[in-house]
Amino acid sequence: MTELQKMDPDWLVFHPAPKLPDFQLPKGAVDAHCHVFGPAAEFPFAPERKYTPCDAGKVELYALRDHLGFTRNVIVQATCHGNDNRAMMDACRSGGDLARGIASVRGDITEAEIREMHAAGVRGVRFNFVKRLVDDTPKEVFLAIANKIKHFGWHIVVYFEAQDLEEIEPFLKQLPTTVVVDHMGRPDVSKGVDHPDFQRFIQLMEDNTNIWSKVTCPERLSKQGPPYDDVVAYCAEIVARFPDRVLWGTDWPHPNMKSHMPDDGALVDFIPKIAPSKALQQQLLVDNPMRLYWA
Ligand SMILES: O=C(O)/C=C(\CC(=O)C(=O)O)C(=O)O
Repeated sequence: MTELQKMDPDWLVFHPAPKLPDFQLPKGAVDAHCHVFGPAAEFPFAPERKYTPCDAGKVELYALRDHLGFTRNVIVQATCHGNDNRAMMDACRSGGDLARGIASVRGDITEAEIREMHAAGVRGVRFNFVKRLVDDTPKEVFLAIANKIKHFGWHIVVYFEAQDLEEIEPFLKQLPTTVVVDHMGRPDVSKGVDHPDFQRFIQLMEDNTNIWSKVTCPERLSKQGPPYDDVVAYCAEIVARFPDRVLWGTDWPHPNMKSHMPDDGALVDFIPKIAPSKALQQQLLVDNPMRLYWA
């Protein structure tokens, strides 16, 4: 890592030795939300990034996959790499048919570039609205991208915070593809499942059958910390209502965690609390991601 790309002084590095999960994942389980960072010497971080992480490349990611008992990964482009998707695409190529990717792209992306990404395993783009992570992108630019990628059967992953949902909702409803919302739209879990903010999100999914949710990141949403019991009701509610439109992932290597670094094995043990039956676990971890990313 060059001096210029030295990790932030308060950066928390991923867990060095996660426990073996007590929960046994179903055969063929997909970690449908994870990232790679660099390594920076090979894949430098983007100049416009808002944070500089530790290196966390494909070698460590695939070792974690095998340790936890996952079969497949969906690698989501992290904002520290901007629109430079090389690290993510390289990891996807190395993963072969066991990896898929979600890219961040410019408005002027060409069809040839989309084809090249598709060949590497990319199946969607991410639109990020979280202000601490990215500079604002005009909605027209996002819509132009959406109209280009839809011909490839790709979908759109959106990341926003609960307080911004009302403003973004009309835009989400215009999107012409399947739309996957990261981390349930980041509810404030001190407010309760019945709070109008979370109910707005549920209603959005109720009214728009193309909208899916990742029931991810209890470690990010929790106010209490491990074992994240204050997040269970939120995830469980979404899984119970929309069992065929939910995904789960580790979020390894857990960018921008400040309170603590989760044990990825303990995160896997969270799954049966939010998807209590074998049938729900099979949908969440295998059937849904296979339909969206490997069909
Ligand atoms: O890992 C996540 O999904 C969440 C992130 C980081 C992120 O999305 C990114 O850098 O692209 C966050 O809340 O800081």
